[in-house]
Amino acid sequence: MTPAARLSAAITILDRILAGTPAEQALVNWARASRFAGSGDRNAIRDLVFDALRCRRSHAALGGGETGRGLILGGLRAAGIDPGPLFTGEGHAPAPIGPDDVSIIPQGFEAADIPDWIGPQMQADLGDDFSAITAALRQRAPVFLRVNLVRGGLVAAQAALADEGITAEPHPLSPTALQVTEGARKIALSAPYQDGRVELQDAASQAVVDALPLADGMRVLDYCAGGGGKVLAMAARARLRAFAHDTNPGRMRDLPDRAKRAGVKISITARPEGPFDLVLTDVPCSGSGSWRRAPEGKWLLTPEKLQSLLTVQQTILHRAAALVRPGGWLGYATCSLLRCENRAHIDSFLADHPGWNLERDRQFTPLDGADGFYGAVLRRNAG
Ligand SMILES: C[S@@+](CC[C@H](N)C(=O)[O-])C[C@H]1O[C@@H](n2cnc3c(N)ncnc32)[C@H](O)[C@@H]1O
Repeated sequence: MTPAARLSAAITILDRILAGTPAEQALVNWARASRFAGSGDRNAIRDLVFDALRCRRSHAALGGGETGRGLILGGLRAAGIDPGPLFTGEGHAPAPIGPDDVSIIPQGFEAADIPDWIGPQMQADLGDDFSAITAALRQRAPVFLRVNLVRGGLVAAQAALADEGITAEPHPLSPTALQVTEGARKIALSAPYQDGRVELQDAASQAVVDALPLADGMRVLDYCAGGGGKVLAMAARARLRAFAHDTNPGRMRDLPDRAKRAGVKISITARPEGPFDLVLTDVPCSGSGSWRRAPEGKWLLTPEKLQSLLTVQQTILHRAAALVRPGGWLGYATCSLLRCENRAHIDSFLADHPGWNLERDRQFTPLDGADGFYGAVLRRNAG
């Protein structure tokens, strides 16, 4: 495909996404119907689509409107590329630039690619870092691997990846984190990934698990296990009796295979029975810390959805706390940058539960190099 034909394909896919089709599904549907497109074309089109979704507001302003065409045109203008030679209307190229393709310089939250309703709240929560963090959320996310220490060390994993043309460097956020600097698209088929020596996992997500006081023999529960990223990381840290629970058991469907590949044992439970030494609650959240990885979430979040997430988060925290033994720990995690989903919950939990203490918490932001995450470790009094 020519560069201009790739732009046309991205415009078509973005129009479907703007009409309500989830991005991944729109990309798959397009690829199935476009067998002529090679993997290089598909990857380039995917990048165009996700770049446009990350910068949806600012590119729409620069490109003449919130349409596939407007977003792609605005993206070229933002990058300082003259769209004229690409928008020729010849062959499979987009139609030539016309009077409707006006450009407006984005301002304020529009320029930051943040919805107006949440802009002031994020500004208050992030303070002086607001501009730098929102700028980072407009960029592509780095790719991180977690080295599974059950299967070998970090240096050996790095060498095995290098044998397959994948370059990865240690990252200061976690002793098990490798940041992939070259060859990210080869990971899924590489031997170290296939045989469980490495897993895809954000470095801040790994750091949240690193902060948990795990030790051999502990009975631990991941109360919101989802695909199992965190419980797998926990089970690789110590010889645990590890349990995984999720209100939507379908989300844990791949967990038995992933655990086998990683060489760890995880029991799936529909009705967790306490007491546990430690319970982790990686609660559903706004996803604001990972908006550069999953940019659709930024535009789909509404005040009502955020409010309902806050209620769910509080409920989970209370239920999970009841499963912790006296003297045991409760971990709370989100991939959110919003105080209301993070420290504010912990403060109100502590106010309601005098027998608990906050041992540590940390707000990670993209300025630390990975996704935005929040992690807190609470301890229940022994007596
Ligand atoms: C952020 S995801 C978990 C991601 C996972 N820990 C990982 O690292 O891959 C949150 C999960 O919480 C689950 N969930 C939502 N409401 C819940 C509830 N009331 N009780 C338990 N799990 C819940 C969702 O189904 C979702 O899988």
